[in-house]
Amino acid sequence: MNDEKIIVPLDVSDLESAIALMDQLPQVSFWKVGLELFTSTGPAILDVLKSRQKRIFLDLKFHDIPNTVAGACRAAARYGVDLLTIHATCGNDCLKAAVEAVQVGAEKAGTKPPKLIAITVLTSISARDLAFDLKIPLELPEFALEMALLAKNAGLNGAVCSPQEVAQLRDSCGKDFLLVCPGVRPSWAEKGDQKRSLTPSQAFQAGADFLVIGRPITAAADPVLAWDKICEELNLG
Ligand SMILES: O=C(O)c1cc(=O)[nH]c(=O)n1[C@@H]1O[C@H](COP(=O)(O)O)[C@@H](O)[C@H]1O
Repeated sequence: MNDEKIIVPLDVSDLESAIALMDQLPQVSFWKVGLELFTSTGPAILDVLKSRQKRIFLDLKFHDIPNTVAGACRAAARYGVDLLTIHATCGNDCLKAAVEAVQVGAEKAGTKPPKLIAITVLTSISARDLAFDLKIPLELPEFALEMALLAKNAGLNGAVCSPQEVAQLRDSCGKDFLLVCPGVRPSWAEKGDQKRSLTPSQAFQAGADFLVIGRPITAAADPVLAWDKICEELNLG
């Protein structure tokens, strides 16, 4: 295992702040661009990351009807990013359309298709939220597993899940299904809005391929120290 398994989100509002964060943490090789930054900068941020030979997780969490999602996936696949997200709750037809669309979009652009991964249940949702607010009549781990299996059967490459469900998803989805875990918190970090977290070492031990760790690093008084501390706790080099 190495530190390329830790993805850091560029959860900032503009290009300048994103570049400042990248400059501050040159050791990070895998960055995530999410809704806030992509809405602000468009693909310009992807060009900056590519010029620095960074890996890119484009986390746009598509969720719409199949025709619309397929169009968005075709467009996003042109960027030559490594990972792209869609919500599993888009449904089977939409997931299948997305799988086809990333192939078509990438082929047209002459680039490698991104690995398409499905959000199962957001890590900010508690079991109580799922049952009482979203009215889902399944236990949360069971629903997360159903969403991962739906994505796998539709041909997606993997899923995003909380570290609390990753062991179960790994058992059921097999070793080749990519499992990316946000909602990761070292014992010394604030949980914030994350409701189903585990520590980085617990998440890897449970079977995660990649961890997404943001504020424990990016909002730390000394982000480099926080990054080093996490790598040290994981024995990464
Ligand atoms: O798709 C994601 O990356 C994601 C899915 C999810 O269920 N929960 C979740 O927190 N994320 C993202 O992971 C990152 C977590 O950031 P921190 O909570 O600051 O570590 C954010 O950029 C979220 O958008």
